[in-house]
Amino acid sequence: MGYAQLVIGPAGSGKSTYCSSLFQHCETVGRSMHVVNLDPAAENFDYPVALDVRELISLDDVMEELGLGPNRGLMYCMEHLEDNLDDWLSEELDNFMDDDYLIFDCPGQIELYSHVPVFRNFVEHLKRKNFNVCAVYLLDSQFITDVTKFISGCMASLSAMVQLELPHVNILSKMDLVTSKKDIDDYLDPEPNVLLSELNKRMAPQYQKLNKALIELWKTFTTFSASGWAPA
Ligand SMILES: Nc1nc2c(ncn2[C@@H]2O[C@H](COP(=O)(O)OP(=O)(O)OP(=O)(O)O)[C@@H](O)[C@H]2O)c(=O)[nH]1
Repeated sequence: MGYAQLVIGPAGSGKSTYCSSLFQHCETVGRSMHVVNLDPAAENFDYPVALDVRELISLDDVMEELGLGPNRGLMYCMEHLEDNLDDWLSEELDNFMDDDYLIFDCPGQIELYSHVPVFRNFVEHLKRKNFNVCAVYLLDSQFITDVTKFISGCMASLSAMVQLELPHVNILSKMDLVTSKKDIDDYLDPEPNVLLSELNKRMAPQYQKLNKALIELWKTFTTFSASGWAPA
């Protein structure tokens, strides 16, 4: 059985940096792992790319040949990947050993993890190829400095969790840039009633019922018990 992390999260949240740091760490401690680029728009890498979706399709080619803009072009590339799971991806995965550890550095368009099926199908494919997969969701810690941003980050992460149905780890990235660690600490293991009262204070009274439902949802999924992280 192989092992895989799907590294996902909004654009610029630090996915590639995380992959690169993890690669360096594994190298230092003498563990083998391989990083796969799944972003057809990626250009520079700080890690050796073991497998690259741009060998199948690149955003530049799609934009040039089909006259699509960057967002539609990216979706086209990912749909193309989805159409090629059984041939291109299968063949490439066969080059890895049975117990290899793969890290998939994914694109940052969050709709890919919320309402289009490409990554769900990708994950199903990995499972059929006997990979044990988990999702690592990165969120920039600078976006978690007040309650409304916290809830919005939780909902984005939760939609990926529901869509992918994988063991799911949330990581707050770029912790070195946070000036007040206390602001973040309040959200690492928050008390639901405190969150609700903060949310009610921030928003107009007509949102109270919605706020309560959101906090209930958060409690049910305990979606954002997160760990902070920054590269060494
Ligand atoms: N200070 C600091 N900068 C970081 C950290 N992680 C990432 N960055 C910077 O944030 C920017 C975006 O980081 P990436 O790793 O490229 O983010 P990404 O999520 O892969 O980006 P996309 O592929 O565009 O979605 C880069 O300039 C990184 O150097 C961190 O922990 N601390």
